[in-house]
Amino acid sequence: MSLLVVDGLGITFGGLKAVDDVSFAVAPGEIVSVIGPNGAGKTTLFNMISGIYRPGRGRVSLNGTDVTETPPHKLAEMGLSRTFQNLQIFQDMTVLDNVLAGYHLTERGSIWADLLALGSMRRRADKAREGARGLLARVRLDKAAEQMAGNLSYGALKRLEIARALALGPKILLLDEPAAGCNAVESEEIDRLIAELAAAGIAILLVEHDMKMVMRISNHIVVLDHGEKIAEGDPATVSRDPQVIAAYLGTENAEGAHADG
Ligand SMILES: Nc1ncnc2c1ncn2[C@@H]1O[C@H](COP(=O)(O)OP(=O)(O)OP(=O)(O)O)[C@@H](O)[C@H]1O
Repeated sequence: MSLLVVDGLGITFGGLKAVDDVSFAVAPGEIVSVIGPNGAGKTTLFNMISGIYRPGRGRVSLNGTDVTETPPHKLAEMGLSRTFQNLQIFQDMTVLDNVLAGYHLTERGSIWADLLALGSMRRRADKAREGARGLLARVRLDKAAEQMAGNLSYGALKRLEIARALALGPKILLLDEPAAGCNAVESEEIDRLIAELAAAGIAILLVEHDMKMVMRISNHIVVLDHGEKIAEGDPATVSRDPQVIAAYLGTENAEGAHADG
């Protein structure tokens, strides 16, 4: 069964159909990428799925539950987590504390219990710390745990953002341009990390402009143009699709659309 089902999703901004009747599904362990030229509607689609925008039309379901219009923090508790195109890292906090910030989302509502039971709070803090260190190891940043995040390289910051998104143990991870601004070596590290997360059973939904990366790691690609889904399929099929090639022609991504990975 699909973990995430997007069914007929649409939104209009002042008469412009930014996303129009888009449907697709993502299964556990699957890497699905959403691609399309600038302004195609990718980020808007992400914002609707992750509860930031309220869709004008259509439904989103997670693990069989309708989650259309569910707020982001609730979605995070239900197993849907995301990263942002612009890094949301606290530069003047340590790497470890940045990951711990991801855990605090789940701590809401328990503060009174904590006041009555400091021992339990300490135990939970220790557990979160241990979990955060485990996540840092997973993204290969364990040795940098005590460093200020602001001292990290750009590629390392991108991995830190992924570690924080993993704090709540998501079933599906939405990654908005995880390789943007990375050099080739950093992109490959992100690549490897995404493949490892998928191999561990996490469903991945990716928006990425690095077409070589998309072609390399995706099981399935959804192509948007002017808000509409114009194609979907495996990387080989999509990169040969005349409508996809036409959508990219004349844009800076034209070369990427033909990437054979
Ligand atoms: N909050 C908003 N208000 C009005 N128009 C918006 C808003 N957000 C996006 N749009 C418009 O919706 C369309 C889709 O934008 P979106 O940012 O989703 O595209 P994208 O595919 O993510 O582009 P890019 O690759 O450049 O990030 C664009 O025409 C954009 O100008």
